[in-house]
Amino acid sequence: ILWNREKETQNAQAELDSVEAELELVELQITELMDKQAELTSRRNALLQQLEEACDAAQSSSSSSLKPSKADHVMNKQEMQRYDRRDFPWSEKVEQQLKDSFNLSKFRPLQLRAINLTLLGKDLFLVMPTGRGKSLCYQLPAVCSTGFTLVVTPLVSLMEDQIMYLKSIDVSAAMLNASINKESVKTVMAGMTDVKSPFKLLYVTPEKIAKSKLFMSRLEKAYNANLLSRIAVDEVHCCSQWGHDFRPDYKLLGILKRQFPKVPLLGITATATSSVLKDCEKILCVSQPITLTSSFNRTNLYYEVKNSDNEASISDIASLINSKYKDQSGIVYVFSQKDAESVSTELQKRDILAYPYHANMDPQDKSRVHHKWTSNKIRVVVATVAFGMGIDKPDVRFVIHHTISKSIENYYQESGRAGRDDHPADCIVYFGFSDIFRISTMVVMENTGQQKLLQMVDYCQNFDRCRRSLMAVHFDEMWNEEGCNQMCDTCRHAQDCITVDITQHARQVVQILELAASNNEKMTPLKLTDAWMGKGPAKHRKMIQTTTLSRLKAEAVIVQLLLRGYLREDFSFTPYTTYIYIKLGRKAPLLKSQAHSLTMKMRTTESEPAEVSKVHIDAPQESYNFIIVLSGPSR
Ligand SMILES: Nc1ncnc2c1ncn2[C@@H]1O[C@H](COP(=O)(O)OP(=O)(O)OP(=O)(O)O)[C@@H](O)[C@H]1O
Repeated sequence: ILWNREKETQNAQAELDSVEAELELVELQITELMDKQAELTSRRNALLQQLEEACDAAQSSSSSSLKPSKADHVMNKQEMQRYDRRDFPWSEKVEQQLKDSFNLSKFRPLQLRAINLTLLGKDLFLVMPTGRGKSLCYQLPAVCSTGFTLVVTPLVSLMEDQIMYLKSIDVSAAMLNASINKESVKTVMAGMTDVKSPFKLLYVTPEKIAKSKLFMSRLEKAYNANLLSRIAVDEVHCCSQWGHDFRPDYKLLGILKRQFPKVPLLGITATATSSVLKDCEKILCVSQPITLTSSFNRTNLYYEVKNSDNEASISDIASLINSKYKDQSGIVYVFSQKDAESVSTELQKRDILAYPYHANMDPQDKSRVHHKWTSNKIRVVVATVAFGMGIDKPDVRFVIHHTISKSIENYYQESGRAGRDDHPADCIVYFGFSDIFRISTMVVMENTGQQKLLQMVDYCQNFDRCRRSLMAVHFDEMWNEEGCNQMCDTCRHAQDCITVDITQHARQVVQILELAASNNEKMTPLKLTDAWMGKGPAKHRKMIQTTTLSRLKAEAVIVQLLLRGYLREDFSFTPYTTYIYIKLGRKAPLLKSQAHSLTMKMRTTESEPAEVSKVHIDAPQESYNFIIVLSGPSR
């Protein structure tokens, strides 16, 4: 009897374990479905809003009487179009200054609307892609208003460029920053309260507002004398920690609206998601500003992703520059200062006049490189992200990323320096497996660094969807399928892609990681790939399944598993460096269920097309006859 009871208990325990394991799987499946539900719900809401706008538009065009206005900040398209009119009291002057002072013949999309709204005294956020002419939206109102416009700019070099440009078109402007001598500071401070307004624009760094009481008191005097006509906050996303370029001094700019509530504020940026803007709204103390967002879509830019393979990538980049982009101007973005030096040397060896540019160079060297490039004395700048704000060269025909950017926002901004003259230009990014982890260690301290990096990786690895549509999702923009016009590699080569069942591959990877964990081994991304491919030094020998995939595709599968939560990165810090290991992700247990399957899109064109097709047709063979290595030194 006792023996029977014991057996019963064992059976019950075994069944309980199995039920619990199954329950865990079901819970994971529910989580996955709920994620999908959230994604679909948000898509449905966006579509409903689009339909509602379309209905509003149809109604107001079929009715002769004007609909009562909703609150300004939720104006629909029709209501917004009122601000494109040219019969405001200032319209004649605005048109005249556009031509006479700025030498421009017509407005670009949204410029006139922004100018009218700010001249009406509304608070405004203007989100416009880089190079589309945001500056005009505060410079032109400045020359049409009495007093001066205060412009907050994050970089001294940016304000110097602006002042140089304004001087060249005879618009008076001044600046205050740490490099200005005492005498000039005195003159500028006096000018702020001079009714004759010796300058129409005053550029300052955010530090000036945060730290100089003297400056704030002059500003107050100017405000009381009705001479502070407008406040423009350039690169407004710098206010928010959720943006890609947070600057602590921007956090203190709320004082401006609190002290000078009657002065309209114009916040401008090239890239800000709606949540970043909401945050900026709070920080700047503006209540319900109108947000004007112009389409992020730069129709003249061709977006492409290529696989990176260090040496080969440099040769590939060099041959592109020497053939397709012969005698044309461009930028090669790299990950680090060291890369800037080495890649430019490699390009020089291949007869390309390329100069490095990075944050650690002397300011004179930086401006020498910038100047030589702007005046076409050198064709290529090999730069880190330090070569950024304020780059306004119209004829940049290519922006090549030797290494992926740390986020889609960064990529959009950096690649957006191409084709500002509206002529065709190429934006190419080289995507390499190891680069993901190089950048991962750099962004690990940032709140959403990892998440943003994985979005960028998804942009590179996604052969399913138009590159622009992936950016559109990121910028909360409704995407219209016709918006790309085959101006990205996925749309142009859609037929070169096949769907591959990677379920068995995923199980093999999970098996290796489980085995490693049971041996207390940590797997770096490189070790994991090596182990899966049957390479590496021997320590513990076990029979596991190795892969028949090429290295490139094995890496692609691992990346896919990371993106979809079957694997995850795990960080380990030492005083000198950060190590990354790959561990099982929260969805890994789903692979235990035989019913669970996973597919991904792979390109057939790049290398070994036959092999990819084979993967598609046959499931990978169950090859247990390999002895492979799970460990070596863990770092
Ligand atoms: N209406 C227009 N017609 C033609 N060119 C224009 C017009 N408005 C602006 N531009 C030109 O476009 C270029 C980019 O303008 P601007 O520097 O204001 O861009 P931006 O949007 O501020 O870019 P960034 O995000 O890099 O600061 C400038 O050379 C400017 O003269």
